[in-house]
Amino acid sequence: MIGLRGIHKTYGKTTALDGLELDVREGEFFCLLGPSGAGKTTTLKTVAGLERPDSGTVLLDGKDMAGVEPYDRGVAMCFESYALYPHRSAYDNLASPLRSPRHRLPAAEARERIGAIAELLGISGLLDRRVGQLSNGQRQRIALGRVLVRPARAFLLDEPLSHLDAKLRQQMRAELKAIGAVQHTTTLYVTHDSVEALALGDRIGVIRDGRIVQTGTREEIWYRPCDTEVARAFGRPRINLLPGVVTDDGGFRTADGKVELPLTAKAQPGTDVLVGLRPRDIVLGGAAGHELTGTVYVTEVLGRGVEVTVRLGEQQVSLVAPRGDTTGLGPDDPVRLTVRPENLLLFEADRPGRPGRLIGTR
Ligand SMILES: Nc1ncnc2c1ncn2[C@@H]1O[C@H](COP(=O)(O)OP(=O)(O)OP(=O)(O)O)[C@@H](O)[C@H]1O
Repeated sequence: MIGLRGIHKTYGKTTALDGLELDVREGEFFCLLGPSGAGKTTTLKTVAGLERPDSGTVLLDGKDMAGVEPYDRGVAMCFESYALYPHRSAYDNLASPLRSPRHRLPAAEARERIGAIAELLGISGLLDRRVGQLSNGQRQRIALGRVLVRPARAFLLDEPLSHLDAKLRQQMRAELKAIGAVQHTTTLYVTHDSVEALALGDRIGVIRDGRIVQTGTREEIWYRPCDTEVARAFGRPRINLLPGVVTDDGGFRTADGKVELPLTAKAQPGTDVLVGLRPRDIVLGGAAGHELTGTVYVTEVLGRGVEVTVRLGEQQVSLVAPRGDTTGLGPDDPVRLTVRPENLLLFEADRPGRPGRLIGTR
């Protein structure tokens, strides 16, 4: 539905988009995830027609959008900086897109639409207030409402929940996908928050330095991250990445030999590698899987679980265990850990400016 082909965009000496390729399918909720400056906003503006690419093609429903003005593209974009009318009421701000000749709706129908969206976004009580008097979080919800009230063939949402407090953000995240308009409309949603991307995205595209480095479902991105940087972006506590080498029989060993894993790496013996172990995949004790032995370094309560950092020779790993399993555990206590072979990820070692790519095992 939305297709970006080889998009380049520079601002002076800064390259914002560097041959970006992206496909968002009809009706899909697609999350574009990346750090600040990766090119997320520029991508949205390019789709909306607010920025013209230096080269490359923007397709909407298969049609080349070159020369098509933003208001003729039929997409609705919500900016992180709200672009609202501060002196007008929240209701007027929501209603104004429906008054444009393009979307004009009968007054009763407009009222009904606005009422329904306001209800879902929890802003019904604010409709008579002037936007200038509202908090940032309230304004952000009005801005989101302003986008969702109007019929569009795609919604482009730029960090629409970023100014909400944690509790409200979590609640809105859950509700956003239940909104009928969102369910039925292709949505390209920008965020730098991997939890949000995992929660919302039917598919996720990871953007870095103006390029998409990986696209996939949350399972694909979680279980087969294309490189160490994508692996680090998802999951808290962060994935453990243990440096070592591929042994003669294709296994893994750390430099001090304190960690040995019988893998069958698809790499030459002697290759510098990183083994990725997610903290929730390492089990204290446990019966099945590869064994690791070490000593407790530190424990920290994380709400429902306990994060235990374990020294394995010169290296250390973090794991998250149910609180009951860590009772009485203290610094320097010996522990045995297990990790199931299918939960091991193997990467090339990182090089300056180039995160190690997933190697895989046989
Ligand atoms: N109008 C502009 N003039 C000059 N440089 C710009 C302009 N817009 C974006 N850039 C630069 O292009 C790059 C990509 O910016 P963009 O806003 O798309 O990133 P982003 O991923 O949305 O980041 P953030 O999460 O911080 O908004 C950045 O280096 C940014 O400084």
